[in-house]
Amino acid sequence: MRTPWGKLGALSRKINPLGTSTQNHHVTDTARNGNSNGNGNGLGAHSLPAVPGETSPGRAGWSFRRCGQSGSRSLKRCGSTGKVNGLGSLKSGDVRIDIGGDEDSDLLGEVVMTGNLTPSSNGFSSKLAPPVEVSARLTTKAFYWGLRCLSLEDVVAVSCYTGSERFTVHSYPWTHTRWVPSAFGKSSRRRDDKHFTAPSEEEAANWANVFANYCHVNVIKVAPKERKGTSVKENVAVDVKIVCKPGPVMLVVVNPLSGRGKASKVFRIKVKPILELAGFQLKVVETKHARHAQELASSINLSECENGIICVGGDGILNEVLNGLLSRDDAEAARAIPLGIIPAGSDNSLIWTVFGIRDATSAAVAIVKGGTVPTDVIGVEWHNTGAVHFGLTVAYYGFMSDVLELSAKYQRRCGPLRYFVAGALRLLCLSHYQCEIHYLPATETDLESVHIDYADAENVDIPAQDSGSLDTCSGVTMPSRLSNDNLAGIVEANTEPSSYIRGLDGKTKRNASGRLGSSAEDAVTVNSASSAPRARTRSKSRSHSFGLGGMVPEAGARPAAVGRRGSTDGSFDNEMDVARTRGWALEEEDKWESRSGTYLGVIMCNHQAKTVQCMKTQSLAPGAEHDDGLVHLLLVRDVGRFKLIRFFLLMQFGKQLSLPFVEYTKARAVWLKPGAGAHQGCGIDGELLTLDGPVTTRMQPYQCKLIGKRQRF
Ligand SMILES: Nc1ncnc2c1ncn2[C@@H]1O[C@H](COP(=O)(O)OP(=O)(O)OP(=O)(O)O)[C@@H](O)[C@H]1O
Repeated sequence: MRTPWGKLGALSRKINPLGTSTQNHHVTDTARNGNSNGNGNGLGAHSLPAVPGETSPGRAGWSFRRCGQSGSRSLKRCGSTGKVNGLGSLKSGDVRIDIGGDEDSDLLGEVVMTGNLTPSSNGFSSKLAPPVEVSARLTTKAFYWGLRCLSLEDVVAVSCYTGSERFTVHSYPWTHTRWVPSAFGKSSRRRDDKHFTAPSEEEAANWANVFANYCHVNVIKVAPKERKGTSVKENVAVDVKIVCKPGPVMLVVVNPLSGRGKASKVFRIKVKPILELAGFQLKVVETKHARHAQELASSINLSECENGIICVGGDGILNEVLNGLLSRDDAEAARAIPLGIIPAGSDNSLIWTVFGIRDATSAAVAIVKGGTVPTDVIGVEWHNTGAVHFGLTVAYYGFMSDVLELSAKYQRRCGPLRYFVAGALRLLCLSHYQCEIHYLPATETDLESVHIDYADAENVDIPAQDSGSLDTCSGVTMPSRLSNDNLAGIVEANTEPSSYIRGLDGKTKRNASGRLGSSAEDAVTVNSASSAPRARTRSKSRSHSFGLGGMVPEAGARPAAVGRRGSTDGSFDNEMDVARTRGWALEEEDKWESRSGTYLGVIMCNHQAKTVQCMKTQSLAPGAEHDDGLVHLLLVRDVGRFKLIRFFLLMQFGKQLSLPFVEYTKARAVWLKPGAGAHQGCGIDGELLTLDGPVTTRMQPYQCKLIGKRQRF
């Protein structure tokens, strides 16, 4: 990995330590654009001889500062007398190197404190290597001492001790097992405590106060010990107040049965210590039964989890919490609650795909470091009941839901491998899944706005521990394609009281009955303005409304009323007729496309849907993003078990969309109805539900917030 350190190191060698050397050495773009946010492994620090403390522990250090209006940054040599924001104290003999970074450069951050510290890595005394004082500095990006550095992204907390000049920096840097090639081994975070002694108690307190701007500071009270050769007066603690913000208040929901049934242990041993170290105030609840988390989220006092709800388990437990929150009467306030995920389940597709995290320790550190990522929410609406079930990952019908259903039998015996076992068994006796599908493809405008939104979002600096409302959260805008009147009906329909979960009682989990033994020839019908095998009149097309994306309620129409639907036979056309009689008009009247026949899978993804158990390259919908506002629809035709195996094999490399029997579309809404007597199971984020009639899947006009940031290794 290329870092700016090499350049800076080379540059600094040209400098006369006495400060008489040339000034304003410009560094190339390569150095300027480098990212030195440090990954906690001291990367590049060895090539930074600009810190003289490491070779001669004197009283001088180098500090980096951004030069006022010019936006450039400069390297300066300064006194190290523990100045907080002490840039003004730089001496006349300072060496200034203008490295010409721009304001957006992510180089070294601005120096907030410099000083001298005595580090000792394994406690406060070391007989083998007596501690040596080195110069240290804290910038807005990292903490440097001697030759070493720690990215503030890895620092979880600082502990300081009353009446002492010592303090400890607790960090969780990424570590990689050296002998394992990086392509195979996975990096993980491991705890690394660094102990320091400042020249005085006051200076130690100053360091703690400055660190408090970036992480939690634990103040540990210790009785002042009498030191040999010092007077009692000298031992009196200096009264410097350490100010630290109170930690966030969070609810933790643990599914003890997730994955291999070790979620409670994972939380207790790996996660809780990190969160407590970081000052979190936790209320921990272990689920007692299925739907417990949903009940809890739907009834909890939001002040008990105002800073977030952390779900320890798989995607299923998060899905329960999401549905509980969105079923509340105060759903608008509830959906502003950020959701954290600790992966302890079988799959944990969401956190792996969105954050690139798959271990509990990294997830806990990501939660501590804060920030939120807005993520689309898909809603699957049952037409018969008006119930809506929400999801964040993927909704599917066909082979995958059949496997999900069977896998429940093997949860205890096989843990995360149960999907493979159930999949193999289902492959041996492959079913055929007859269904009717209508979908509204994304328009050019949708795709363009996705691109623009996404590009904008990349430039957004997510504030740490932001718990404001979605509307005020930077980077969270109601997608333009959803914010217009077109979706007024959807918005209103989705604010219906807890009718969303009407379909989610015990019955919904019952086994689906009936299989189709025959494999009907696929019948593909495309309803488009140009080619319409199923000829539709304009008015007929207009009847294809029913709260689907792209429809406009006529003045006075109440979309929620349309939600109380129910057509005579549940067919797409008849349901749209019902909607038409209720005064709905269609904008995208000729744009719906239709398919019917037997399929092995109808898969609707909210993001790439990577699977933890599989290879890193695996992806269900490679082009999808978690915030693009589109349903990524995959239709896998009924082509037999061998081609299905091929589909899963190619999926490991994200190449399955090239298969001729796979149809991939970016859609705004998908209407699905299983055939009479066909399998009725449907999976949403690993939760098994029963269809019993047509459902519509579409993006919700709001997003939910996931706590964390995408990891950079
Ligand atoms: N105490 C409990 N007893 C029985 N079932 C539970 C309990 N708590 C939660 N559940 C149910 O367990 C199901 C699966 O939970 P979860 O998703 O956390 O684990 P997983 O299935 O191992 O992981 P993944 O969904 O990532 O594959 C959820 O649908 C939830 O309803």
